[in-house]
Amino acid sequence: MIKIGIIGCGFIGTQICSAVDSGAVPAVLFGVFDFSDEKANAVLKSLKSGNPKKCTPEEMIESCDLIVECASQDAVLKYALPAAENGVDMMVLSVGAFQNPDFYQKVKEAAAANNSKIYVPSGAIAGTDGLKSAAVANLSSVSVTTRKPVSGLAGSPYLVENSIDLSNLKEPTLVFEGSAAEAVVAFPKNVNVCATISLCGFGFEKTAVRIIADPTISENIHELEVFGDFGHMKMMIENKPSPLNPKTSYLAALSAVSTLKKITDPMQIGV
Ligand SMILES: NC(=O)C1=CN([C@@H]2O[C@H](COP(=O)(O)OP(=O)(O)OC[C@H]3O[C@@H](n4cnc5c(N)ncnc54)[C@H](OP(=O)(O)O)[C@@H]3O)[C@@H](O)[C@H]2O)C=CC1
Ligand SMILES: O=C([O-])CC(=O)C(=O)O
Repeated sequence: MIKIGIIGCGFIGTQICSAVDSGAVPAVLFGVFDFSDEKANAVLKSLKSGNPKKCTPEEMIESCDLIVECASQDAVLKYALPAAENGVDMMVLSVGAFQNPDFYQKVKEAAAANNSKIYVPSGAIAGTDGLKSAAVANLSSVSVTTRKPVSGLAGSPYLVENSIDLSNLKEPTLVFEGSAAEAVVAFPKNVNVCATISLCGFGFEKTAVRIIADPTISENIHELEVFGDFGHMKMMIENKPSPLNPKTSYLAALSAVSTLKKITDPMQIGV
């Protein structure tokens, strides 16, 4: 069985550990790492099987087959390249880190040279299967519109730097319009889905993003619209936010677990 290390013991990290612990994902949990010892200890305490421990990402790179990053874009920038250079696979949730084309290229080349893989789950969005197929021919436009409750956007660098206060918002309000490259920097914890969509084929610069703060909803809603040689595709998903982190949808954790199941399964279904 593959040996896994988890960087980030928040909502997604906890769900993944639990899936490995229950046997739903046939893997061995080597260890976990978080800035917060308290969060790492809490996850470890909740587990019943194996002998996972607190460890550093460097120890994971030394000992694991696969590292799951479910922490932050900074963690991807710090650990994706050393993991790839050492032939260790990585699953990345904070996908926005790949908006830097030099970094993306370096990681991809290191993975190719060292026979390792970088896995990017579909996360909190759907439609990546159709978009990837459509991208084999010409695409003419790809856009993502994200609607989140105010709690799902609060504290993002764009709102803070532009002194945008959403606390008294009464109706849906467009707070950002731009490229995916700009969006994932402006809202690093809120729209990694736009990075995933960009990587499916149309790129960070050409993928258009709109972010709407909506005080009338409790779900995180993502709409994807694609035009191309294949025709026209529209996808809308209404995600329940996680109970622990309102920025993150429950589906993102399910998608990470599903990707682990796919990695460890000899049968590969779907695109
Ligand atoms: N691809 C997708 O579709 C989606 C991606 N995400 C992204 O996935 C990631 C995990 O989400 P979620 O579990 O909800 O996040 P949480 O905030 O619940 O948990 C992340 C944990 O990782 C810690 N952390 C952050 N950076 C580092 C680091 N460099 N080293 C060690 N620990 C670190 C955080 O500490 P602290 O709180 O102190 O920073 C926090 O404890 C986030 O980046 C999120 O934006 C989320 C939803 C969808
Ligand atoms: O979970 C979501 O709905 C989207 C999200 O936070 C992200 O893409 O970073």
